[in-house]
Amino acid sequence: MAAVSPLAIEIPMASGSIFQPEASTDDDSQEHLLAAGDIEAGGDDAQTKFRIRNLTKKSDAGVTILGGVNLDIPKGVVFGIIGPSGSGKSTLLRSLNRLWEPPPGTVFMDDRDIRNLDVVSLRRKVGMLFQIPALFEGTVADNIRFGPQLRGKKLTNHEVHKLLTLADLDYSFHEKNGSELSVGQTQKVALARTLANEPEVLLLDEPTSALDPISTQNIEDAIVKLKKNQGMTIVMVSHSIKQIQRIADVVCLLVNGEVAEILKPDELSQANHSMAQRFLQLSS
Ligand SMILES: Nc1ncnc2c1ncn2[C@@H]1O[C@H](COP(=O)(O)OP(=O)(O)OP(=O)(O)O)[C@@H](O)[C@H]1O
Repeated sequence: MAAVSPLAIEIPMASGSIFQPEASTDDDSQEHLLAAGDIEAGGDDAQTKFRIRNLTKKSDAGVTILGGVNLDIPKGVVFGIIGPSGSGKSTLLRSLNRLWEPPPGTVFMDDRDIRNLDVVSLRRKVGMLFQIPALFEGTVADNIRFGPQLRGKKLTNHEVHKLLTLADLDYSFHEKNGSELSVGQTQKVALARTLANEPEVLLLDEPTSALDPISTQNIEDAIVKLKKNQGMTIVMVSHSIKQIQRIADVVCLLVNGEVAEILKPDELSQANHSMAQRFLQLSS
């Protein structure tokens, strides 16, 4: 079981939720959970969006990649995940939309085991933006329209325009081809394309690593707006402690596949775990 922070406060269940919790909620795991009430959520009530219980992964060679992660991710917050290279951040992120299949009974969204959900609709609800994005063939507008089209919805030019603006791109980009774009512009188109599916959750794996400082700030602003205006839950892996401090509401520090600390961004310097302290000192 993961080492965890003493900063544990239980997150209240969604009021009026029609779902009964399927996860085991042993006292041991509950004690590590951060107070939802302490977090500035975009929605009305702080509720748990993801409940992760004893999430474990070993490599084929038997090396532990995730060592029994227990975590509650509140709804409507920016949840940052930081930690040294190879600590399992991306693996944890990818478990949330089954890009890596977590074992049954380990990852729950809105109190439902995600292994019991239709994977296509799960991935529509839980959109993901990769560090190195890839666009489909066709124009930027084609890319943005792709997801909704699969569900029989044709986005209007106005809707495409709005999505481009949200992703910090001028409307003139809609006619461009993917091959004409820089990596940073491609990343923004990928964000617009993900948002076109109207996800409830956005998974971001180092989303601004290819962007210049101004674009980074614009994307960070967009992320905060998505949380505030739409109550979106955003789970973001970042190597930038400063970025986490700018936009995250709560930070999970992952070390060697285990949750070392769960802290508010302004409390990062108070991390107890020795490896976490060293990582933070060297990163700042
Ligand atoms: N399918 C796999 N088979 C074997 N090893 C794997 C597999 N997936 C991940 N790993 C290993 O698990 C560890 C965690 O990988 P992961 O990409 O989740 O870490 P990370 O914290 O995101 O790293 P980084 O910050 O460098 O991106 C790494 O040592 C990686 O090599």
